[in-house]
Amino acid sequence: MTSDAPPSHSNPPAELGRVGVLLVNLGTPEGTDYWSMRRYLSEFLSDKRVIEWSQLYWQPILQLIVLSRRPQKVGKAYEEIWNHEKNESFLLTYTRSQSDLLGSALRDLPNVTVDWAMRYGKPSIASKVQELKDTGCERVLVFPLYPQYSASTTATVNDEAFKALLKMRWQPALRTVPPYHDDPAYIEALASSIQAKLATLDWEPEVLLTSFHGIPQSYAAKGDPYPGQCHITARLLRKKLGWSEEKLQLTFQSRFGPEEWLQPYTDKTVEALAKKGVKRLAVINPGFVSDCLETLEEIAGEAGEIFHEHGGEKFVHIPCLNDTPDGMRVLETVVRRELQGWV
Ligand SMILES: C=CC1=C(C)c2cc3[nH]c(cc4nc(cc5[nH]c(cc1n2)c(C)c5CCC(=O)O)C(CCC(=O)O)=C4C)c(C)c3C=C
Ligand SMILES: [Fe+2]
Ligand SMILES: [Fe+2]
Repeated sequence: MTSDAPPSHSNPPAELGRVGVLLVNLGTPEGTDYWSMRRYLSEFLSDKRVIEWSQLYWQPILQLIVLSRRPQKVGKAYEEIWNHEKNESFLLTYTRSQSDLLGSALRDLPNVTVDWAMRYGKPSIASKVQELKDTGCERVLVFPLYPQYSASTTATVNDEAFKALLKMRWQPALRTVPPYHDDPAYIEALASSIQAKLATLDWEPEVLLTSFHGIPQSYAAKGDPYPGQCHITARLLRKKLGWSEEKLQLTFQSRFGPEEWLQPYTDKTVEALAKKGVKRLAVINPGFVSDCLETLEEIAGEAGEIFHEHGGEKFVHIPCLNDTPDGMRVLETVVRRELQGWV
């Protein structure tokens, strides 16, 4: 049954009064071939929250230039980090697992249903909001899986969720999860994942880079709070670990296009540190809830190569919190807090 079904009072969902929790991550291509990559990148890079240029100017460049080559290049990179066992990206594998594990963790709240969606690609936010409504959820908590708020990530997820309501006669109530960049549970989980990883090594890093995805500087200048929230996360983590500013440094990665992005850049910093004589380096990506192309290929792969090419000796990438018990504790803490008054 859908919301377009005739008079709802004579045809109600099986069970009303339920609460939905919808985890939403960035997205994923369906495969690593040219057309799957092109479809995914075209949807992603047509989002006006991501590329803020005039569409009249941007669409011809995107469709005729960017999407003629980038799908092959990025497809090859995805191929290297693809979850071949499940024939899907790890971002998808982890997001589904987080949803399943959160559902189990919230067993004491029997009227809560946990599900997941992607902002780009499938399953879409609209299809999941509709599905939750159809199974009796009168309230839905939308959780954009980004600890730090940016218009290019959090806001576009929220836009899409509210857009899904536009076509519904009987809308569920919608709440969105705010950023949790300074939540003690998040900072503790990051610190303990660092300590656990370092305990497996027979060496100690001289420097730990906290590498966040960047945004163009112009977005920050227009008021995006993202860089400030990244700095708060790094500062709290430094405090929690008792490390100096020299030992725990903040950088920004994943530049795209010709503009200036937030600095310092991760790749340039890795190179400069190696050239300065730093021999042992660790990198963590606190802004990514799950490992993905940007962490596995750009950091674990490329940044490690840059470090070694310029004289570095030991390099380690500390995995994202993913679906680990530490990571799940963070998601559960945030969700229980944001569900208050609803359960
Ligand atoms: C102007 C372009 C981009 C902005 C702004 C941007 C912000 C942003 N992105 C993430 C998280 C992720 N981005 C990922 C991939 C990715 N990002 C961009 C561009 C912008 N991102 C592109 C073009 C791509 C695709 C890869 C490529 O073509 O280089 C991913 C990985 C997705 C995956 O499937 O693995 C994530 C996650 C954040 C957090 C952010 C702003 C704060
Ligand atoms: Fe991105
Ligand atoms: Fe990248």
